[in-house]
Amino acid sequence: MKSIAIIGASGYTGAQITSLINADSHFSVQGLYVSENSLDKGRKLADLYPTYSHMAYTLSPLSDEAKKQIVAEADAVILATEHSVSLELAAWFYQQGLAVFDLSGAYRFADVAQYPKWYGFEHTHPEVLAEAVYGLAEWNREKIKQTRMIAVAGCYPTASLLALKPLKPFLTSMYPVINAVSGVTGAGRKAQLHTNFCEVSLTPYGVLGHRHQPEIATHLGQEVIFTPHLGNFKRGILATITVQLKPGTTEADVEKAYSVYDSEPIVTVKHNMFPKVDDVVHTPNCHIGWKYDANSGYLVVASAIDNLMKGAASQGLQCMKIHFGV
Ligand SMILES: NC(=O)C1=CN([C@@H]2O[C@H](COP(=O)(O)OP(=O)(O)OC[C@H]3O[C@@H](n4cnc5c(N)ncnc54)[C@H](OP(=O)(O)O)[C@@H]3O)[C@@H](O)[C@H]2O)C=CC1
Ligand SMILES: CC(=O)N[C@@H](CCC(=O)OP(=O)(O)O)C(=O)O
Repeated sequence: MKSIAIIGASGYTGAQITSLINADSHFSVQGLYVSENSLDKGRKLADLYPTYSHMAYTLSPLSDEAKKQIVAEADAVILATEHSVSLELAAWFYQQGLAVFDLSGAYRFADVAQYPKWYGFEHTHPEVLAEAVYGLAEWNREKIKQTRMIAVAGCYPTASLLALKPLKPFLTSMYPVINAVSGVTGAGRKAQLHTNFCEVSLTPYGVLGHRHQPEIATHLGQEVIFTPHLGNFKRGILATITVQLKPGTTEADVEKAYSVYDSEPIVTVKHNMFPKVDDVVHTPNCHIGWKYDANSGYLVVASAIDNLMKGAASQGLQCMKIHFGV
């Protein structure tokens, strides 16, 4: 059984992955951690999230002492922390010999030049970044097995890339256009005005400037137009993507391309039927639906996931299982 420390465990993705690890016989929880000055240190996770009343874990401050204990006792750490926090913690734990599963974006680009532009910091650990593998589980299994530094894919990129990657041989120079809507948990648990109940109303944001645009483009190998929207629901992402395919591409070609998921239990693909967010929330699943007009060459594909599950926690667990071979 592998022992796992969860850092940022009081947040939405941290609490979610704690519940998944708690329920998995291959893993045990070494400890749950928050920042040293956290208002939640010493509190029980179940006091923050009564839905987890079956778990007795307490949130500990991530002191230097706690870090040493993690190194002595754990096989891996999950970082459910913001990008700049993960940047430093991932490098430190990696250098101590632990496997690191980072839910943030701090290690998702191989190119250090991307970080100042999209994350507002210089990447201070290029040597660890060089070891990092993108944790899009269905597409990167072999590499996830081979490295101890896994940058779990982002939420919108997971929904978008699972829909688009099978189509790569048929894409033209025209950019796929991705319109995606996320539930409010995508913005994390901390209080912010724009995620207040009274403020939330369906609207685009980050237009032509969201950090997930280059993440999708990098891991697809093709530029895209990406427009995220904030929806007035708690969990889930629906990405609806319009793309023009190469002249001569047939419906059978598309069918065959998506058959890559026939052996993947988590990804379900339907032709002429479209997914609903409610069918995937609280599950690790991705539901994809597509329709193609061979005359115009236009294909519309929609992809639904739970942002906290396949978009973060359950994909993190999937990567852990691949890495540890369980
Ligand atoms: N929400 C989502 O749908 C998704 C989120 N992600 C990524 O996952 C990460 C976590 O996101 P989310 O769960 O939403 O964030 P939250 O804001 O909900 O939680 C952040 C957690 O980090 C803790 N924390 C903050 N600073 C430190 C520190 N210095 N040391 C240890 N713990 C710290 C917080 O506790 P405290 O401040 O009390 O210490 C809290 O437990 C982010 O990088 C995010 O981008 C990825 C995919 C989807
Ligand atoms: C609704 C909302 O605000 N969503 C977040 C994306 C979720 C997230 O935390 O992004 P990562 O997957 O890159 O970690 C945003 O747009 O920044």
